[in-house]
Amino acid sequence: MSVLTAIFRRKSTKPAVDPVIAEDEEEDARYKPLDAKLLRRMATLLLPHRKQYIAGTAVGLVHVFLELQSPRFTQAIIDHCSAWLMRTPASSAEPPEVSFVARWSAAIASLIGFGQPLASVRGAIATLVVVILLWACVTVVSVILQRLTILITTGAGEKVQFEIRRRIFAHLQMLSMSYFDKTKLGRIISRCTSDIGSLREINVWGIYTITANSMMIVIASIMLAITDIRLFLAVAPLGIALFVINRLYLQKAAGVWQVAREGYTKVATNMAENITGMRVVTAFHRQSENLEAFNALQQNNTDNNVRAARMNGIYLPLLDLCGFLGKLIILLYGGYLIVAGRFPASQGVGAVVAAYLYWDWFMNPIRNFGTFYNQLLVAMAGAERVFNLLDMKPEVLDRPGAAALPRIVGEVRFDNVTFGYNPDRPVLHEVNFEARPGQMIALVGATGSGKSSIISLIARFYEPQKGRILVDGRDIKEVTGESLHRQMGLVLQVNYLFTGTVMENIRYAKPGATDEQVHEAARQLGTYDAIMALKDGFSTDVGERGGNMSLGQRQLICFTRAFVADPRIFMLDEATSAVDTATELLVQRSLERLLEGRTTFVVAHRLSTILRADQILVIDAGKIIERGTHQALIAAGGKYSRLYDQFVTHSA
Ligand SMILES: Nc1ncnc2c1ncn2[C@@H]1O[C@H](COP(=O)(O)OP(=O)(O)OP(=O)(O)O)[C@@H](O)[C@H]1O
Repeated sequence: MSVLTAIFRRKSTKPAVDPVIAEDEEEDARYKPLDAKLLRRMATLLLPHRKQYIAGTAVGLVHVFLELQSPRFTQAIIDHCSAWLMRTPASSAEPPEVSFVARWSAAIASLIGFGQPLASVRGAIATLVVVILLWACVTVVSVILQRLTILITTGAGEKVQFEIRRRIFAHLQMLSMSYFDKTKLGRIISRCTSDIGSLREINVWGIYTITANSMMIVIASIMLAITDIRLFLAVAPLGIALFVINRLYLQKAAGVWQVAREGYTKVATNMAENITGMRVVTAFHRQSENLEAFNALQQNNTDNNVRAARMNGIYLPLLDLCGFLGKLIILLYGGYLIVAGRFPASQGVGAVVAAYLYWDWFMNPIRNFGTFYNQLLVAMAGAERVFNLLDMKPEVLDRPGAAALPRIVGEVRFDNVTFGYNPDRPVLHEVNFEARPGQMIALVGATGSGKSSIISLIARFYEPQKGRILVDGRDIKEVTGESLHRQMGLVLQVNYLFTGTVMENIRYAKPGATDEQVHEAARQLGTYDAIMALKDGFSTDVGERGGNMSLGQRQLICFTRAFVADPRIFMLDEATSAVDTATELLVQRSLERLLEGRTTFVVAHRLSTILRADQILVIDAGKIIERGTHQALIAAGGKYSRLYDQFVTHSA
């Protein structure tokens, strides 16, 4: 598990994880065997764009067909040259015995006035020029069609990719916090990036690759048979052997490549973790141990890659050997047929060369299918994970018929609430309390006692297993999440700012707010001068995750953001980290203004906050063990007064 992931998942209450030797317990499978159900579901994503796919594939097939004509033109040129070399005075008047294209080219040349092809140099060259012009025309059309295919299929595929990404993003926003607690950040990111990316090749080129390559194999075989059936029959057994080899290899290779890829993922993850956690690495002087751990992973990765390469090292040469054998058979047998006079006079050489070229056309798709099969298995694994994520039901969801919560006064009541992140292990037990509108409730207790969990329940990030949480007398389960959240504000210990300017971050809470309204809010809160003192005032870039801002500045921005939203209920997890005295004073003053007139829950770390609270709830192991004002609790002489004594002694 990465350091970053650990921080994002929870705060300090979680057991520490060694950032260096983090072994991934459950690797994502890189390959998955073909699965008809998954393929059907993938196909449903393509369905809305079927017209585009059909058009792209049809145009692509015409392109392949035209491309496959090039051996015909080569044959025509050779036939014509052979006929010229073998011409006799008698034959020069006769139409030569050559292939179809050569014969037609000669006819065209003579029709437009260049005379018989074998009667003069002029006629012979004109025939050659006609062949080449025809070939050029076919090639130009073929190239145009190829470009069209790319444009059409890429357009359709990108729309599908867009839709998958949109669905995943929208779905992630709906999922409950429990999903984000349980799932590693890296894993979620990989759903949105590499898993969706692995579908791209299939979504864009899948249909075309299958149809075009199948067509190439079929047309190349037919053309080879038409060119010369004897040569075709001579190489046919080799073609069948090739299919068998290909299938056996692909099945075996999938497993080997899966292991190799997993090894690479571990290397990449380890490197990313170490870079992310560089401060921790340096602080604990773990450089040499990290390098050792990294090298061990690398060695494993290298071994896996060598194993996979060894396998490829058999397959690819074997494929080349088969290709070479096929050519050899065509040249040897074709040569024999020419020498033995089994071809019409001037036709032999052209036919053998055309057969040779068609054999090449037959071999290429076999290679292409190999690569495609590999991509398909990767895509299957990616698709399964993407669909699993899309099928995941949010645990906290608006009930059917949930009503919008009208503007509230801010009364909050916990009625016998029991809650556990894991239902079998409650972290809050039968919690009861009431906060009247405008009151400030301070939650105090040891680390891990359950303070933040109470805040999370009020925010409806989770739902309790037992009991009810009422806002203005209404069970929050029965109202829409949106209407509830609009009336709540939350500022956490580690405040999150999005990449962008200070203004954009403040406006995040209320997108419609004008610059003037934001400035006015900052003035009322007392944060205006501090923000204007930044490099570019409200236009200052906060950096990635607010990285350009100090802790105190981030807090002030977050307070302003919450103030602009004007929530009725406000929740604050006070930062424990020290800021300088001037900033601390500013933070205190702005906080006081922010809390005015709102029901507030504070996970309190500052004595000044606790002293101001209308009610202090002392939490211990998920239960409220004491409650009351500061004076009352001190007078009672219980746990709170002991905590307070410790605090005073510690601060003295
Ligand atoms: N997302 C989570 N998944 C599982 N357990 C959690 C999660 N968050 C907190 N816990 C557990 O619930 C218990 C209460 O945690 P909580 O964060 O509410 O305590 P806290 O009083 O706010 O602690 P702190 O003052 O350190 O923030 C702890 O035992 C903690 O380990």
